[in-house]
Amino acid sequence: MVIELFQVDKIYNRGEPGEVLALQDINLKIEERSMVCLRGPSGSGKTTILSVIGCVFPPTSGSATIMGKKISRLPDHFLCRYRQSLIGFIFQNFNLLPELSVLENVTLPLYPMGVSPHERKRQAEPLLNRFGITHRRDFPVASISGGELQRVAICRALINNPPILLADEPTAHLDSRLAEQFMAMLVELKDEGKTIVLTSHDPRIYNYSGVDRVIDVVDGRLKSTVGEG
Ligand SMILES: Nc1ncnc2c1ncn2[C@@H]1O[C@H](COP(=O)(O)OP(=O)(O)OP(=O)(O)O)[C@@H](O)[C@H]1O
Repeated sequence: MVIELFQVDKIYNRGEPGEVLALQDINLKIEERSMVCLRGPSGSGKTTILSVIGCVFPPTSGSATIMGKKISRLPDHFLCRYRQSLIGFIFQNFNLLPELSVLENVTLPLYPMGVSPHERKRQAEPLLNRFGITHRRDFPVASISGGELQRVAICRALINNPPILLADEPTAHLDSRLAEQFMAMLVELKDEGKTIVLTSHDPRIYNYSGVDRVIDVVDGRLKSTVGEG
């Protein structure tokens, strides 16, 4: 298994006035080369599950094992290291920095790792080529089209060549053509060996043919699994 959560709970602001029990007893196993969609209403805990899988923070209790590495009890700097090598993130609305160029956006995850400008460019070039945005490399992201934006977001998630891609409500503001293109690119990446976890309450996503499992998240718990394999 690439991802294994066992009896995971997450409490935000523990012991403080704003305490929130966001996840309760999450048990989840995700196989390599699969695409899984977490589906549920706003506030149900989907992003929190992605954050635990994505080594953003450890669970409050329970265990999380990602690519065979138990990340649930790690100090922050180890968690960060695993996040950098194992995870590519595609954020809601893509979260790109509009004033920065396509190249700068794609290579952002390499900055904290101290990678030189030359090396950043070298790593980005094959991705920009593959996704057909080389001609936009030095353009500010604010000036490119919606289709190009999503390809920049995918390139940024791939820049560290991570085995796992996480996408939080990726198609929330995309028209149907772009949503379809986005999913087709993810399926291609799955077929190349990536494991992909998405959150969405968009039927265009959870009904998409390349999605292997849909898991319902309700009030911080996993409800049911469709097509569990
Ligand atoms: N940093 C935080 N501090 C305190 N509470 C939080 C924090 N992040 C999320 N929560 C709470 O945890 C619960 C789960 O939130 P989460 O963002 O995981 O849900 P979600 O299903 O992803 O929702 P959405 O679809 O709106 O993003 C909610 O009650 C939310 O208000």
